[in-house]
Amino acid sequence: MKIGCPTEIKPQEFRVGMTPDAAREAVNHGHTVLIQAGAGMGAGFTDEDYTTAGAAIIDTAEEIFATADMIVKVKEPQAVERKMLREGQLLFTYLHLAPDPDQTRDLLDSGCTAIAYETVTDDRGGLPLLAPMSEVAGRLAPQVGAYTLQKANGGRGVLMGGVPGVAPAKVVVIGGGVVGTHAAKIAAGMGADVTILDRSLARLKYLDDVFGRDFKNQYSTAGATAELVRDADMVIGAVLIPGAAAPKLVSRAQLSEMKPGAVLVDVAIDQGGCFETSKATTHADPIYEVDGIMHYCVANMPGAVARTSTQALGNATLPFLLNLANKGWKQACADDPHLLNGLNVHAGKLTYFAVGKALGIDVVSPQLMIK
Ligand SMILES: NC(=O)C1=CN([C@@H]2O[C@H](COP(=O)(O)OP(=O)(O)OC[C@H]3O[C@@H](n4cnc5c(N)ncnc54)[C@H](O)[C@@H]3O)[C@@H](O)[C@H]2O)C=CC1
Ligand SMILES: CC(=O)C(=O)O
Ligand SMILES: [Mg+2]
Repeated sequence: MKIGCPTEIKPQEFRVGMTPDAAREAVNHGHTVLIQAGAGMGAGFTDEDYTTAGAAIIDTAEEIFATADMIVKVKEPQAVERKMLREGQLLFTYLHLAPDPDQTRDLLDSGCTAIAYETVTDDRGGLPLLAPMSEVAGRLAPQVGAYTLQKANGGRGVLMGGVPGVAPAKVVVIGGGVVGTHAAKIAAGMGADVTILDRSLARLKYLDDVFGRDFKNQYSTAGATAELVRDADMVIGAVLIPGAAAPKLVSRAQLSEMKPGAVLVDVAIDQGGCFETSKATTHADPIYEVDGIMHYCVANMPGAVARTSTQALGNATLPFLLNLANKGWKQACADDPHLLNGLNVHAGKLTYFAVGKALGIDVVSPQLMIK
């Protein structure tokens, strides 16, 4: 199979879909790997690293999209990339379709087969291709939130760890999954007073057993959330209902009850965001203010630490990528129901129920697509 990996073109996105190590493994399995010139530079991989691994360097994205059987990326295809997708071509990348009707329509119109990293599952109830980037974004969230809390950036002027005699920042994390747990660990490590909310009692039990001394946890109700948010210096949004639009858990009206200069970091923004006032921002202009509350809502946070993120993502995607290339997507998905859960679009049909529900589009069962 011809596997193509174009340069990411989302603003300030420095990750790349395949590392030189991934390229080498695919070549060793007999595949042709086409890497766009300079695609790895932002993550610290040179064209020579790829040619040494056996890949071919191709000048333009147009050539890659025109010739590759499978396109491997990081971010959802941008409008110009969507125009280049073809019927029968396989796209393997993050998609986040529920909040993105334009992208969904373009993917359906293209006739391509699109497998979304974020909805591939594992047999422990996890999301193995989302998890590495959730670890990164979770660990980054208190770091960017602490910067935003600084006075010059519009924040309240509160230091995460306080100092002897002065209380630390109060950090509330909504959602105690991968993002939330990593965010809480780092915020607690910075010395903040951290509370994590989740609506899964099993998850709260786990957090209590493992991190009970590091941070508090509470069951997520509207009342508990409102009370904690009112008193917070920083709120980190980290909820997920897989594939679906994020539930709005803090309303605009609640902002006026918060402390002026408090910070909202909405990591869940790629699924539409869990604060009513969230709108996606970029690394070039990440922070904005609404009613005196600072918002950080970057939808590709891991791009800021592109080298770490590319390696972590590559480790997770490689076995799936090899299966797709070795067997073809139909057989690979027939053999692995967890990979089939990643199928969002095939030949003009939407195949992921939560996306269909969010966008009001009819869905065809993915099982029917592999018959
Ligand atoms: N902005 C960015 O750059 C990135 C964003 N993300 C996003 O972060 C979000 C979280 O991802 P993960 O932590 O991997 O998901 P996860 O599935 O590991 O955790 C989500 C948690 O939210 C909880 N939850 C659901 N509804 C809730 C509610 N009403 N109140 C409290 N908790 C609730 C669930 O019980 C679960 O524990 C996703 O939208 C993901 O796409 C992930 C990586 C990068
Ligand atoms: C998960 C995701 O959207 C990202 O890493 O950018
Ligand atoms: Mg994203």
